[in-house]
Amino acid sequence: MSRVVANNTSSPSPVRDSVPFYDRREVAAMEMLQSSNNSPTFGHLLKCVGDVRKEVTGDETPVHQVLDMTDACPRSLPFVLSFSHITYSIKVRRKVTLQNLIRRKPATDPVSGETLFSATKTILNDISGEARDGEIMAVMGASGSGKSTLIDALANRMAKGSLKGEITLNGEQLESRLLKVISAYVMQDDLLFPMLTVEETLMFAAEFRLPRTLSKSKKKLRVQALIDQLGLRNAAKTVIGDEGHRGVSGGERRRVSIGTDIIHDPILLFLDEPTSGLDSTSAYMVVKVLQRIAQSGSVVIMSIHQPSYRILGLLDRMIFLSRGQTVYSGPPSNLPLYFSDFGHPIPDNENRTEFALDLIRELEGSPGGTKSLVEFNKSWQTLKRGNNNNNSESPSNGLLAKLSLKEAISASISRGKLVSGAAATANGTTFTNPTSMVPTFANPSWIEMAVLSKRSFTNSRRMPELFGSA
Ligand SMILES: Nc1ncnc2c1ncn2[C@@H]1O[C@H](COP(=O)(O)OP(=O)(O)OP(=O)(O)O)[C@@H](O)[C@H]1O
Repeated sequence: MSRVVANNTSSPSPVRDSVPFYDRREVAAMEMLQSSNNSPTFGHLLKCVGDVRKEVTGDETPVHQVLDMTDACPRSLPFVLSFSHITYSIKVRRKVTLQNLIRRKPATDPVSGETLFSATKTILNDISGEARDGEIMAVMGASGSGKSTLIDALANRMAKGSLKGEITLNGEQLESRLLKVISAYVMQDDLLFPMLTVEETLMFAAEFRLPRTLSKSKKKLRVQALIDQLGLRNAAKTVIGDEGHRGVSGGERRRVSIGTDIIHDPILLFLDEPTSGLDSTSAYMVVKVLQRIAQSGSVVIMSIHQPSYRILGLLDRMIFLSRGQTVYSGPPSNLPLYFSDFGHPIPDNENRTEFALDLIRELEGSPGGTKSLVEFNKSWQTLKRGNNNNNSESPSNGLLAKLSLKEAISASISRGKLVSGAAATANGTTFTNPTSMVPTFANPSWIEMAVLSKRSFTNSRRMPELFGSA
């Protein structure tokens, strides 16, 4: 298996050269493929990525190669995560009052009555949308609107029972084991060891999550590439730190945290409030890194409270939630037209998202709630869909239709995605189930234990106060 990356001639660093960076020229490449009237077969696509030579190292581990962009092959395969009618409800205990006992009147929306003692609370109500590779989709809304719940639902981190709706990748249902191996979920605060440097932290993550078959030098290469991708070159040798030890800044720490979760280069990346608690510059840098990750061929979905104007410029799609319902879905650029059509034009010089959040909050406090905006969004979406159907099919959609999910993932693995455990040899068209190519655990448990122990020991050794000698 070889890691194939785009030939980015603007990058002088050999390390940076090994970072995949697929930009929108991919669409042009796809157009070329389509206009040639020869539909790209999977074998053809794989030939583009599979003919690269292995490094003369004697082992069979993936190598980082440069894909010549003059080649007629697309730079990455499109991935589209679609979700429709996502609804999530939970049972809540109802307060039993004398009045309830007499009238047995069910509570009103969003909590509708079920029994005298319990009610159903709808946390997500009929949410639909789409996220694509190369793009960042942001889930926004006030506190308690359901952002984290939606991210959890899409990342398959919730009990199936009460979750309704459909989630597909490239039109196919995602088996939970497959989702697990092709995705990563970044929590707000990962536990990092304070006395390890940024580089060491990422190297331990590589040893833990990347397969044993990948040589140490390849793991080091991946770490160095990631350090550049995360914009952490200047902090690479700095310890993480904590209250008692000076270390990296909050923004850098957050990027390290993201790095440990994406060491295996996942296709789908979910993040719950990756910018929370950061100053605006650090938050911008985190989202900039996420944009870079998306452009390397990943689908990035994150929740965010109040993005600054600069961050807004990095977002491709947004879903605004209000009490579990969608009140806006679309690109940031459509916000002015949307709210103007709704009868509340955004004043010039006002931050669009702040305006939207304020208006949503105002509506939530009004007697009718956000019902009018929810309905307006539905009709706006229908109108937009009608307009889109009149437009010709996009080239990436054409390619999508030609490849099954299995093929797209296999080709992605052959390009170096999912380096954790991926052992695909890209020399044929018949592939087995991608899940069988990507084991859930990259390493046997004894290796995991050894890596964890070594990490813990290194960290403790550098904390003399632990041994009473401070
Ligand atoms: N297990 C649960 N039991 C009861 N209520 C729940 C449960 N899980 C979520 N909720 C409620 O669902 C709503 C949505 O929660 P969620 O955490 O998704 O909101 P959020 O938009 O991410 O909020 P924040 O920005 O504050 O993190 C909240 O009102 C929350 O209290």
